[in-house]
Amino acid sequence: MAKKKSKTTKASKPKIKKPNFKLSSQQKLVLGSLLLILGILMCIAFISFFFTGEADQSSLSNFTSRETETKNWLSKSGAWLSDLFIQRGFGVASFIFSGLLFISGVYVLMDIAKAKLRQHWFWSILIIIWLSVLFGFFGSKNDILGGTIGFEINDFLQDYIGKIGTSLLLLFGLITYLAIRFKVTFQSITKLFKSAKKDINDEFSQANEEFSVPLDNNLSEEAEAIKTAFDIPLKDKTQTISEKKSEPKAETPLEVKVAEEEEDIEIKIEKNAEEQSETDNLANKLVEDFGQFDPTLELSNYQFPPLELLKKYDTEGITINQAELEENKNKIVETLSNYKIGIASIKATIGPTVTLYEIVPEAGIRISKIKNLEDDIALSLSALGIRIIAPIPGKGTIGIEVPNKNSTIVSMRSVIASKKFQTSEMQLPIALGKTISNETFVVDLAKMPHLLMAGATGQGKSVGLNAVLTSLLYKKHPAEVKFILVDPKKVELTLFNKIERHYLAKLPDSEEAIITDNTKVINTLNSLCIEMDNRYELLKNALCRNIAEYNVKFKARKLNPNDGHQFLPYIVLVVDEFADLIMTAGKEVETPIARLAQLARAIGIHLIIATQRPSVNVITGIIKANFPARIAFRVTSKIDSRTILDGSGADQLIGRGDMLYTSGNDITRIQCAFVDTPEVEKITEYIGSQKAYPDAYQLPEYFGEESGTSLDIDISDRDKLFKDAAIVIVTAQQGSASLLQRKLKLGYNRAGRIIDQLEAAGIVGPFEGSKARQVLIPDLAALDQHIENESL
Ligand SMILES: Nc1ncnc2c1ncn2[C@@H]1O[C@H](COP(=O)(O)OP(=O)(O)OP(=O)(O)O)[C@@H](O)[C@H]1O
Repeated sequence: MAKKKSKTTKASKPKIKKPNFKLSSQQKLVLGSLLLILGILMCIAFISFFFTGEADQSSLSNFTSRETETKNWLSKSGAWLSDLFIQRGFGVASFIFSGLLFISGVYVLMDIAKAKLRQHWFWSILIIIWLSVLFGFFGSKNDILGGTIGFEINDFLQDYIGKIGTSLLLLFGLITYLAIRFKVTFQSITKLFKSAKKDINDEFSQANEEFSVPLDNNLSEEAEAIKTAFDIPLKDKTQTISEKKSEPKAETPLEVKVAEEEEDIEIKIEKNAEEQSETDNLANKLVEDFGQFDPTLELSNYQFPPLELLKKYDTEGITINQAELEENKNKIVETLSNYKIGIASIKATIGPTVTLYEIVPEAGIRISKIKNLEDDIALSLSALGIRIIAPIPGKGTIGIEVPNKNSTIVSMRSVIASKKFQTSEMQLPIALGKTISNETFVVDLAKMPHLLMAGATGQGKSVGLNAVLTSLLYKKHPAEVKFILVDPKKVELTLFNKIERHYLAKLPDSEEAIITDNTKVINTLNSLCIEMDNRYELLKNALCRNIAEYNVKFKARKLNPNDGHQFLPYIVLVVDEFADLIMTAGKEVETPIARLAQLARAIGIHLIIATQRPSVNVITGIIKANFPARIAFRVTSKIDSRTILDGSGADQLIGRGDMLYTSGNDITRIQCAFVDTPEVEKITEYIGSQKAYPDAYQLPEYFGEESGTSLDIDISDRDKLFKDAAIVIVTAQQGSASLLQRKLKLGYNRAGRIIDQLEAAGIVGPFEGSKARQVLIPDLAALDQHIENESL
């Protein structure tokens, strides 16, 4: 049975407690009423200031003395407060402060969302400043209106932009406020004007209509007199009205009118706030109270390794050897002309190890002709590692890559320090090295999603693997990524032992985190498959399509840890010497690897497999099909190159980190970044010396066929919590160790042992892969009976 990792409980219980600012209901009552009263008192003091302010002016200087008399209705404090806010502050606009205090009191008392209150404060303070400047502008004689602040701001503004500028600035402030706060737009204003105009017109015509009825029918003498006086206009209007009234009956005008009205009608789109589900509300509240979930919290003081740990090389930086360039160019032109191939133009791009000569052949030359001359050109240039790219994809040229006489080392430091890597937003960024045009080459392992690496011995595979791991160590927090390292050679990856409790994942109860034994590899791969199934289950329950979405949702506290949800780190499985593994374990390794390669991309498990022998019995069709991203260091034969790259080229490389990278389509030549063993040692030591998790990341337990559990556990050896555990399991009708871990607060191993004892006692069924075990006892009464029978 897939037992849950002990991390489940760790993740849900962050050790550092956040200060809790939540108020009890009583505290809310006290604070709310205090704010209400303060608001009212402030308002009283301010009103009183208008009557008593002048009289109190003199007493303010002696404010602290008890003898001093003030007229303010709130005595000394009132006089002082209103002088501070109105006279020396914002003038009349200060009344808004009292309003704000009052509203805050109401909010606290009624426990209304704090976010709204914050908004009120923000906008009100802006209004206060705007009003004080406005009053300062118009009432510069009376400093109570705008207060000292309003006066001073006005003074300042008028010195620089004059009266007109200040008034326009005020107008701009008003427009900005209305636009942002009330979503006022130019269209809505014009519409308002239009409808107002229409209303006035309607009212006016209605009034006329009322008049026109008696005028047209029984004309009294008075009316007759009025009619005579206003004959023309009244008649006109009556006519228009009666025309208008008859319009709906007449067909043509009706059509016209409808058309006119249609033009006027604007569609008002009302944006409905999206309905929030109950969980959303709860999540929002949790996020508001505690902030987003931070997976790095447990190691919040973790420091990423500094750049200084990586070595700087003197031979870095490309030096242009003009004579060499000229010589190579001449040789290329000469060789091609020997075969009657004319060149229209030639251009050189100097990379760290090779220089690319881009040739535009003369019209009418067949590309295949140049391609066939690869060996001849290599011979005439007397250089190893010439590669001809005909044509260069995306360009109308032919490329000839010629190794430089003095190659430069691409240091890990330079690629890690590059802007491209530092600012990359990728999920698992890897700085592989530099391209031929000397650009740092950064790829996302999460997108690859698995990587196959091949190369003959001594060509730079181990350095390449170290470069991949170093990139991830420089970019990802221990909470975000975990490595499973398989190293049959037992020497290449041992340095990473030091970061076991930070970055490595291992099987429970295994001593070494770095796997060197082939049988353990099989267990680990199968365990990884269980982890994959578990993760898919979590994703399914969370309605997420991939790990990134899932983690975002978990961070937003929309997933409940009590339902088994937890922050999921990426898992990167690195296998050095895959050929050795396939030779010794064959199908047993191939099947889980193929399964993982096919399915694991969405749930954040990525595989990096390196092999010396890229032959077809090692890199089988099924593996190849699922590893679109491949790196080829120098290989010894064209056939090997074909196996790994589906094309030649890798046999033409010059070694020492010279490699070809493909992610399915085009092939890029890259000089792999060089990271030496002492550098890796320094980095792992730096990380290893910091506070770590109590243990390496625990993978689910996997029991191989031969490693069945012994079921004859002695009753007297049972755990003290055996009975409690049985009750938990029978009540929940779910035979899972993680349930025991949660309910009884047990460690992973102990919960696992108890489950074994429950199986031996016939309470739960046998291990069923990723599913929970079956519970064989239906209820608590049957459990009591069962245990009693057992002890007889
Ligand atoms: N990117 C590089 N830049 C410069 N030199 C390199 C680079 N990569 C490897 N080398 C040189 O090649 C040597 C062998 O590299 P590496 O140990 O990575 O080979 P390998 O392919 O892992 O060999 P094996 O399969 O035998 O372990 C290194 O010690 C180093 O001197």
